[in-house]
Amino acid sequence: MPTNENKPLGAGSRLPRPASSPDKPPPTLSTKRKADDDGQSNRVSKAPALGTSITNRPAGLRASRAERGFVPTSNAAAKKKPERGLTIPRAPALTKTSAEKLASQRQLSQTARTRPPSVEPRARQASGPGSATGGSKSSVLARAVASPPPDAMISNILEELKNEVRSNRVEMASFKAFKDQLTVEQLTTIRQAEADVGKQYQASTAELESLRSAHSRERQDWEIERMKLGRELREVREDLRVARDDLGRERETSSALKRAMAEQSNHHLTLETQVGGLRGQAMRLQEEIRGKEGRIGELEIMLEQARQVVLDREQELRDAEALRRKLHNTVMELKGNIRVFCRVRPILPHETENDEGMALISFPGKECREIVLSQSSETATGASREAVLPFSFDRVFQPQASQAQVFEEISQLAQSCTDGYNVCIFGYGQTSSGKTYTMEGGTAEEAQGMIPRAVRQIFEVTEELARRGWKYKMEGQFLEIYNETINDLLGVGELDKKHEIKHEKNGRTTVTDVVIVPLESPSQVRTLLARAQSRRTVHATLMNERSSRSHSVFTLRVSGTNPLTGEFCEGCLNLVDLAGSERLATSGAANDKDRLKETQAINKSLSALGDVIAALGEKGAAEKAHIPYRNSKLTYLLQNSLSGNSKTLMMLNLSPLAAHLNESLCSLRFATKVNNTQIGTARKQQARVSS
Ligand SMILES: Nc1ncnc2c1ncn2[C@@H]1O[C@H](COP(=O)(O)OP(=O)(O)OP(=O)(O)O)[C@@H](O)[C@H]1O
Repeated sequence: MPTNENKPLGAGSRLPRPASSPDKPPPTLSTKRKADDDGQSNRVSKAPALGTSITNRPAGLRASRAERGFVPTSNAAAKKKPERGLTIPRAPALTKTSAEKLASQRQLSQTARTRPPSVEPRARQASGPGSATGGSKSSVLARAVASPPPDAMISNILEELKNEVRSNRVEMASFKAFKDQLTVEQLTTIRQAEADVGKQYQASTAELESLRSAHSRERQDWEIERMKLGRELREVREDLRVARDDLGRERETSSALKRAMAEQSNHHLTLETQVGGLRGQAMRLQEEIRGKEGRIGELEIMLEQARQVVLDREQELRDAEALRRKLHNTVMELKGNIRVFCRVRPILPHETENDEGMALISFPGKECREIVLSQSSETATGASREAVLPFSFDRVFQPQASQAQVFEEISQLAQSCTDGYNVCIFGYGQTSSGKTYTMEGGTAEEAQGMIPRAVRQIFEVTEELARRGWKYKMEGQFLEIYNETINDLLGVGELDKKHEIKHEKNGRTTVTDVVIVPLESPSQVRTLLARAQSRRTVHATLMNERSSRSHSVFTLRVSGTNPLTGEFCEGCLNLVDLAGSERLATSGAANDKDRLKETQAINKSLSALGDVIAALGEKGAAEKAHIPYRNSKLTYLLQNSLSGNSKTLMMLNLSPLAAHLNESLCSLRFATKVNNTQIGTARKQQARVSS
């Protein structure tokens, strides 16, 4: 272990060192420096002396600045651009010249040799820590520069510097004590050294200040930069947030688009499947159409053939129609041109209430041609006698027979009208026997009488015949014969017009100044019947509350042409509702002058009708026999419909009441007379249409 005396003062130590041994003079500072300069010039810079130590500091500082990203600069560059980074001022060089330094050091060496041994440990102590302090301070500064300069570090540096100052002060105190023992020369050297130390201290302080200001500037720069970076960071964060929001929205949009695309894709697939199906269906349909087109071609050929067949059939039908008419007429002739139907009406509700007795009427046989009345009477001896009175007609209808069933038997006659024949249907019978009901009927469809049914059937037949080329025209008139006076039931105004009956050479009967209504439809007849009903003379009698006191004659004239065959025909249908045929005593008209006159007129005309029919029956035997048509307006009006040129039907209506039995018997006898009459052969009113 070297003793304190042998130990050199230490390179770079600011303290004078004693000689290493008593016999060997200790190397002076200059010697030491010289030795250093000779071989270890680099060691000068590494000496731990304060000045040298500070001189070495910039290298460390520059390295730290470089590490922190500052542009490495030399000392000169650092001096030129102090604003670019932490500027560490160079340690101030000792102002003393080298010669003076050497002299001072030599002086110190000499002084050291005279220094009391007690000083050495202190000096060494001062040298050691001073040397360490010098290196520590450098590294501290280097660290301070290398890393961000926190205030704690600066405080540490300050603390270290203060410590150094304190140790220097302690050293200075020991030097002072030591100085008192030194010679003047040594004192001078010491003072010089002190001045150097002071200068170094000032330089250190200046350097520290410089460091502080540099640090402050750098800190400001850092602060500005930090604020700038903070601002940029906030902007970047804001941008990032906006970008994230945008990204979120874009993601939502993207996912929505993906969903929509998936749906569209599914829809597309479905549509493609449907399109595929439809294409297949279209192909099948086209195939089917081709097949059907072929079938249509076949059908068209068949249709053409069928048309030809239809034409042939139509011709056959026309021939058959002509034959039918001929046969129909033959049948009608065989049946007789005047036929008689008998109809017994049902008992009415009010008659049941009054407990009016029913006449004994029976309808034997299945052919519905027989009617038998039973009449009981007393003989002169007072014995009871039962008379059975059978009558036979072309058709007998029982009380329950409907209007449709009655018309079924009449329809052939109505059709004869369209074939060009004159037809006359008249209802005969006593008051309230059901003549008006049979001819006109009630308002209900099923209660419609012969007139509306006949008109409807004629319309149907003409429509059917129109398909075979016939064109028909129909017109109607409705007259009343009251007290031997003709009234126009379709006319307007009062019933006081005079009308004359005229028979034309062509077989047509006309009445002057009567309204003739063209008939366009069957429903029109209903209106005509209602209009006529309101003008018909009706008065209350004992037997029928609404008894018709006049004869009504509805005439339907039908004319048809067939341009295909050149045929023309004209027929006339007379539907006559005769007034009641009761006798004066039973009708109660004997006490009433007007009623009496009416009844006499009615009976006269009915009697004239019987006479005409009887005369027509006799005409067969005597060709030139006189027919008393002019004996009444009724027979004169119906002349052409009662003569041999027409087909006539008498509908005998009977009351079922026992009280009307005698009147019923009178009617039955009259009808039997008519039924037994042959009035010749009907002739068709037809001609060829001259083209
Ligand atoms: N077949 C029948 N079914 C139901 N009711 C009937 C039938 N025939 C007639 N009647 C009714 O009997 C009553 C008398 O009939 P209607 O007026 O037709 O007799 P009429 O012979 O015309 O009498 P008049 O000669 O006095 O005019 C009417 O109320 C009518 O409705």
